[in-house]
Amino acid sequence: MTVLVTGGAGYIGSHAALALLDGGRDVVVLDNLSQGHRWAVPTGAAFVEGDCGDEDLVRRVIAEHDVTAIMHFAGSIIVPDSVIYPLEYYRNNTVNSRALLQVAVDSGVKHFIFSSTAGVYGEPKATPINEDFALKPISPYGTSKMMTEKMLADAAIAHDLRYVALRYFNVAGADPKGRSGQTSRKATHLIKIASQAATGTRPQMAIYGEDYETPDGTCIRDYIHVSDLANAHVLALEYLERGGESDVMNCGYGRGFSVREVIGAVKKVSGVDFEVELADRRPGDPAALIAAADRIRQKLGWTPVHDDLEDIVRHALDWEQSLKSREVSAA
Ligand SMILES: NC(=O)c1ccc[n+]([C@@H]2O[C@H](COP(=O)([O-])OP(=O)(O)OC[C@H]3O[C@@H](n4cnc5c(N)ncnc54)[C@H](O)[C@@H]3O)[C@@H](O)[C@H]2O)c1
Ligand SMILES: O=c1ccn([C@@H]2O[C@H](COP(=O)(O)OP(=O)(O)O[C@H]3O[C@H](CO)[C@H](O)[C@H](O)[C@H]3O)[C@@H](O)[C@H]2O)c(=O)[nH]1
Repeated sequence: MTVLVTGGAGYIGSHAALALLDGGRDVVVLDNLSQGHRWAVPTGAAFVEGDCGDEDLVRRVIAEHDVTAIMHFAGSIIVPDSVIYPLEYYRNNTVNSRALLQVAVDSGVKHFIFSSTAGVYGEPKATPINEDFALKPISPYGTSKMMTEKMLADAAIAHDLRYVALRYFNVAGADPKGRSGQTSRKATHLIKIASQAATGTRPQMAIYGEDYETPDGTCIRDYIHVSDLANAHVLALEYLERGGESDVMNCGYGRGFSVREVIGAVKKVSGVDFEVELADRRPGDPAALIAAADRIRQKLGWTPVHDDLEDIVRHALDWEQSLKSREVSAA
């Protein structure tokens, strides 16, 4: 009875592995370390270095570890890169997911939890966004995730497999106990970048556009603490284990903060007045993305405990500081 966590050496997967281990589950992490780090795999989890699209390897891992459920985090995640390298994104996010799903079905794994994204909605017609909105992704990244959702839906009809696809809004923060956090080599996420500016890892940062139709002109997003998100995965697994139907669920708190509000919170919590420039809009940024977050609360009984912007920021800052000392000690 082991959970296979693909991408468990990365940001969200390592937090999910921690949540599973904290709940007394056995975990095996499969990660090719293209972005993740061996040290990010939580103590107590078994680790296999390899590709989730390698069917023979995954078949062996499932058999050797008696895997009964899969949480699939492995993937390529940078939206602008997906525009430049679309075929690479379809290979890693769609083709490799197909391979993983094939082995899951062949091996009799019945429960599958998938990392999807609010990016599947594209430019939504209104906000908050509920799960029944049309899927109209505007990037290859969003399309690659939508295609995997479709494969899951079809496979779940044809085979003895049930799934939950979790559509994450803006994931941020770090494990409150300091055991993991966001370490991506190519940081693009706002709270990560602002935390780097506050801790001196980068000299300044920019706001991408101040002329949106929002109260302060900057974009609004629904920031969700990574540990609340990790717990949602554990609850989704329990839901499937007690016979829950396959479903898709938004993961957000149902409220939003503007870029300016986020930067203000990072300055307040850190006590550092770092330099912020004004830059042009970043292509493809919708003005506001807020989740309708009722379904996940109702169906999974999910009750977030870190729904506080300053909490999210504090944990992100603590992690950024700890990364600096890690680099110093590694030098
Ligand atoms: N971070 C976000 O805000 C966000 C938002 C929505 C959805 N997601 C999704 O959540 C998942 C995890 O994202 P993250 O932020 O933790 O990213 P991450 O880059 O930190 O983690 C991804 C991990 O997957 C591994 N990986 C990539 N391709 C692989 C492959 N073919 N085989 C094995 N391992 C592979 C990487 O080495 C890395 O450790 C992704 O699927 C991403 O699309 C993330
Ligand atoms: O240095 C920065 C970084 C970001 N931003 C702004 O901050 C907001 C949030 O940007 P992020 O890059 O942190 O996040 P996105 O909303 O672009 O995208 C993230 O959330 C999406 C869902 O909302 C998808 O899940 C996607 O995979 C994930 O990267 C945007 O308005 C962006 O323009 C800045 O102003 N300056």
